[in-house]
Amino acid sequence: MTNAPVKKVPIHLQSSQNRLLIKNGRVVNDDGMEEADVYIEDGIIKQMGRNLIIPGGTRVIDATGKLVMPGGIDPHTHFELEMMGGKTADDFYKGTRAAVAGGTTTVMDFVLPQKGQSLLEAYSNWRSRADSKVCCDYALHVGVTWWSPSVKKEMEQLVNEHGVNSFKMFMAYKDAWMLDDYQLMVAMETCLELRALPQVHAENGSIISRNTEKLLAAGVTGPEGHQLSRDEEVEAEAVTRACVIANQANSPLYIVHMMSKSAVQALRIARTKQRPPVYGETLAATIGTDGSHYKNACFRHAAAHVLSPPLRPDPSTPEAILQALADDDLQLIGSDNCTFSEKEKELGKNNFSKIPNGVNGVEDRMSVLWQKGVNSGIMDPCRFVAVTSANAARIFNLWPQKGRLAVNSDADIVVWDPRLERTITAANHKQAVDFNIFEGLRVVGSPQYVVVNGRVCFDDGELRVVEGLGKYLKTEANSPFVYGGEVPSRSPVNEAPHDIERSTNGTPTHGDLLLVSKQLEGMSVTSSGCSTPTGRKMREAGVRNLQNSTFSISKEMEGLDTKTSVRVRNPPGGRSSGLW
Ligand SMILES: NC(=O)NCCC(=O)O
Ligand SMILES: [Zn+2]
Ligand SMILES: [Zn+2]
Repeated sequence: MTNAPVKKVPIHLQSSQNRLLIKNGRVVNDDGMEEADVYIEDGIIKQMGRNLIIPGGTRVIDATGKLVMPGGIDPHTHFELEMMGGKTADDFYKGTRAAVAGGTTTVMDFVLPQKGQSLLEAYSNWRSRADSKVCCDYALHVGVTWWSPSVKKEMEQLVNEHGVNSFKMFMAYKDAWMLDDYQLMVAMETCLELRALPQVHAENGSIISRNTEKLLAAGVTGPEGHQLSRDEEVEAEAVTRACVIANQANSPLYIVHMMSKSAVQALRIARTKQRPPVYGETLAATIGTDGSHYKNACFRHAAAHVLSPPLRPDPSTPEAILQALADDDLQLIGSDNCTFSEKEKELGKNNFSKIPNGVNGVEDRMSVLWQKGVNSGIMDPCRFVAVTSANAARIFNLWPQKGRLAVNSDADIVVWDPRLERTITAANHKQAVDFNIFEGLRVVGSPQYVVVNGRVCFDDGELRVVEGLGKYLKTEANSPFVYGGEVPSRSPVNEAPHDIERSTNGTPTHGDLLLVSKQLEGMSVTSSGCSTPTGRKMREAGVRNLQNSTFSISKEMEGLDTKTSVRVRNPPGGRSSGLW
């Protein structure tokens, strides 16, 4: 990336506050907890342990009774997104500011090109919007919202030159961003070639479209129609289809914003059998609220909850999703922060399908999960770190720079007070939007300090972010977590595909199946392998290496079984036709 504005950090911010000691806290990583002090210099963790030797003049934060955790990584935000005729209220400044207030120190936003728009151009636009505004580090996923050979080329460039290692494809938003199954498969194959990670928005866009027509025709125009047009089955079908397509493409897969028990069940089944892996992300919205709000008599209230896939009316959904996060059926929790003001939501006043999709969450994601998941005993603090930070770092190849507290990791740190109580409300949230879907939720457990690249940006309740302090993170392809080890081939199409050459004159040729019969005696063939019963007989006849070995059909093989066959790789020389 060349034409993004160069970020200037004022001189007075460059040298002060470059040394920090977080003392007496309990460090929590995804794989364990330890009593340790954390010493930071110039944005990097330099020492960890007790009784550290620290230079004078270092600022000390006393974390007695507190947990010291890796800053959150929100893998799913939409800042300054124009969508469905609206523009999100949170821009990169307000959005990342709110993120920091909530304990998130890295966000991953989505570049979403218009149909036909160059992916590179869209990426550049996003960079120039974000670079000068972000208060914490950020990375970008890029949407593949249409398909052509030029898109493939641009994906290559984005991976190789711009540090993008994930691409989102839509199975919904028909006539806008939706790809068909062929395009999905080619896009996934391209991701595999580039060792990038394909992501999908899994909902059946055609069914949604038809259901919408029927609902509107029946006079259902309000926000409740949004949920009715796309029930759990519509999400689960797309999850299964996406997994099958990924399996056929032999690619890994990441399913964003999983919102229902049925979808998670579909993922669970795929995960047991699918290699390369499939990952699932859910949202703070799913565990912190529910689909009953679509029936609210107030349009503003109901419309504020409209996102896709929708919140579910099944009241057992939040707990089931939390359990899935705890059990590693789901690996991450994001916010899908995509906030539209009341005015923007009113674009769909008379037609639910025109309500801009999206809700808040970037600020409250961590506290909502702590309250619902940790305080309830469903998950422990280590799993909390895994799903809010470490797993995202691993999957998107930011590990262990991000997502881990260790010497040499970035000093993106949350000092978490597990006893701090507050009630979430739009009246005092930091986000730009005028509604909060978690309104009135009392949470016990919130950040007391948030350190972004070594700087205390949330200081005992006071927000001290610096606009433009964050940097763009290049995410390298070939994440070891996703692509570690060989990518096994599972689809028969991917297993050494070859044409079968067929002879026209009767001479056996590459790929022919030879019946072992008397007539073949003395013939020299090269086998490319054979079925198990054949193999046994061949071995009995003294053929040791059935793969790629050249051998003569011998007397011992004759007549053993006329159904036994050998696939010929090289045609036997010197044999006349007419034998077959
Ligand atoms: N999820 C949602 O409703 N809005 C944001 C766009 C998307 O992620 O599909
Ligand atoms: Zn989506
Ligand atoms: Zn989204």
